[in-house]
Amino acid sequence: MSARPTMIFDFDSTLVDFETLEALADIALAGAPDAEATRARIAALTDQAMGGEIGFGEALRQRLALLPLTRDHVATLAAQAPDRLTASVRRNLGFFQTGAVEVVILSGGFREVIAPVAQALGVPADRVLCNDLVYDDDGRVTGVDGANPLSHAEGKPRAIHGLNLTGRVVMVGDGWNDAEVKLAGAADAFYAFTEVVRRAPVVEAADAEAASLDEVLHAEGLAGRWSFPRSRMRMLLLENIHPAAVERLEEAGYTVETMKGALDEDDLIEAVRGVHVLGIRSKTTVSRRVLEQADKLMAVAAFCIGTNQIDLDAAADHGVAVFNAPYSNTRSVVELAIGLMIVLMRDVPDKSAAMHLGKWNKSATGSRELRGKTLGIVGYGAIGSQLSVLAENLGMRVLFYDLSERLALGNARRMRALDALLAESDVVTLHVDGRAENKAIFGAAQFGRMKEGALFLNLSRGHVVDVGALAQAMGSGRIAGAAVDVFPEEPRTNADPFESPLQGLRNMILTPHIGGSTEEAQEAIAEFAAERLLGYLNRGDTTFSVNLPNVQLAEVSGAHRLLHIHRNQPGVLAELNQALAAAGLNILGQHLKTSERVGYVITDVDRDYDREALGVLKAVPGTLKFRTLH
Ligand SMILES: NC(=O)c1ccc[n+]([C@@H]2O[C@H](COP(=O)([O-])OP(=O)(O)OC[C@H]3O[C@@H](n4cnc5c(N)ncnc54)[C@H](O)[C@@H]3O)[C@@H](O)[C@H]2O)c1
Ligand SMILES: O=C(O)CC[C@@H](O)C(=O)O
Repeated sequence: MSARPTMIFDFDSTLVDFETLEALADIALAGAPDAEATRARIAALTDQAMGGEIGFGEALRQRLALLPLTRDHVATLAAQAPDRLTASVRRNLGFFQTGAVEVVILSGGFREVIAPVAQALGVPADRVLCNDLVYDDDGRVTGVDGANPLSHAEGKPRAIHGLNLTGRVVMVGDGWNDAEVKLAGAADAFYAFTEVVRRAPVVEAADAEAASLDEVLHAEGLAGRWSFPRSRMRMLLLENIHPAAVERLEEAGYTVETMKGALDEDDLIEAVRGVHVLGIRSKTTVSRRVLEQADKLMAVAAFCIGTNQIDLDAAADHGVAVFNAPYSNTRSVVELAIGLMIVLMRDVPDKSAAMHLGKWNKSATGSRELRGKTLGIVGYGAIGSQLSVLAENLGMRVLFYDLSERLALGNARRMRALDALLAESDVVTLHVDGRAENKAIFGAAQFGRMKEGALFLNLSRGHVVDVGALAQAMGSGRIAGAAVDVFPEEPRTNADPFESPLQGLRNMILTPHIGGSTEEAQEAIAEFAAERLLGYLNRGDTTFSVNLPNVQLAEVSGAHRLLHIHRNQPGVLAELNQALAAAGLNILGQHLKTSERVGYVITDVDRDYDREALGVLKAVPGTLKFRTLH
């Protein structure tokens, strides 16, 4: 057996993302009244043939008979074909073009369509085995050359036998006629290629399923685009994350599963087993217990701002990077806060409720403008400070209180004490982060210090407010109106019930944690968080990670990148470099960044080294995670 196998690839739905006869039908039948029905009949015949229900030769003849095909139609598809390479083939052009491995294209399709693709991939013409169309004098297709074994049942194994190949022969394809190659003994291994279409009988007959070419190359020990096939990296996105994220991550080659709701701890532990990346929003608690049992987890993305639901220290202790989208829904929260203030000031919730009960109460009593009122913002971060600007533009006077030093925007006035802010504000709005120390920072005492008849808003985190105390303050009339978007206990899914002491109170607006739930924000979050994940997985870049040292890195090129996350303890870098030197690795570049808990070392090395040596690096004491990229 030679060291490198001969790789035989099917064409339709393997090297390219289309089925030739269906694509030709689209071209030839464009505008025809029966186009849809004919196309469906052709697709059904393709499926029957590829699933092994009818012979390939028979299906080919029946499909050709359904189509008024001409030379021009075939030429049109031939011109499009090189642009229709399957995504993983496009990624691995180098594999084909270097010519290091013998490649054969074996297809029941047509030479005119396959030839330009073979040329683009650098596969010689004598290594393209396929059918030849026969035309009449007017350029109409009349059939295929019947002398060619590929126009008949079991044509593929016969065509391969004709090549007299020696050494290991590997067949890659999506159809039953590809599986037949191995079953007939013409190949040593068969990979069912499922990137474009997955046919269960073909997968069952295969030695292995390959969701991308990367997987085939990895399994065969051949140099592919990536150190590890991305399609084998599982991503689990919970809580109805916007489809733009799924699209972006799948387009980059990863396998993505989604779920609508959140999971409780035990279910999450179960679900996260074997998962490399977890995506959540605010309702999934990622505890130390979850992280301890997440055997493959590399990264968690919070597709929102808050990360209080994740045990960030535990994640760092396991070398798991955590990302969020700190600014993508800021504006949405600010706009909702402004809207809520206006409707509360105008007594709209009660007036609207009365109208639903048939009561017409046209009155200005208790209805006020925002203009000239004082807004007290508690927590002057991204949301608080943007709200400050918009509120001033509406003519409000802005005070703020923050634990940290913050730049006062416009004419906003910083208050050194929360109580002073409470005493002066007509509206108090909370925008603090969800750190554990903020639990119940707003209770009876704080409501008692607010102005009589003031309004109160919480769009930050539910645990920050003692809702019982708020209900009492509303009941006593001290607080004239309130809007609450976040709650200490929130339902995991839309199907679960909601209960709160705030229900049924007058001039109380309750919203189901939708401050950041706008289409614009969700799409922006999806794109931002997906990019952070891809930067980390593909380059090792930790920019914007909320628990690992931030290192911004370019794409690795001409080198292999070794990524090592370790406990921040003395001597790890020295040991790592000793191990690298002992293994004879030539270092091209190295970065180290540490935080209180962990260190992150990125080492780019010459590609030429003994892969076995990498095992030593994993054994360096203090190692939390180690991986390579190329
Ligand atoms: N309702 C929603 O849908 C929604 C959407 C987005 C964000 N949020 C929440 O809104 C809050 C604010 O988000 P952000 O992006 O502005 O966060 P941020 O981190 O930019 O700002 C938070 C600010 O609060 C300050 N702070 C923390 N604790 C404080 C305290 N006890 N007293 C005074 N100041 C304190 C911090 O110093 C910081 O300046 C977060 O809790 C976030 O999770 C809710
Ligand atoms: O969309 C969510 O679940 C959370 C929104 C918000 O609270 C955030 O932290 O960004």
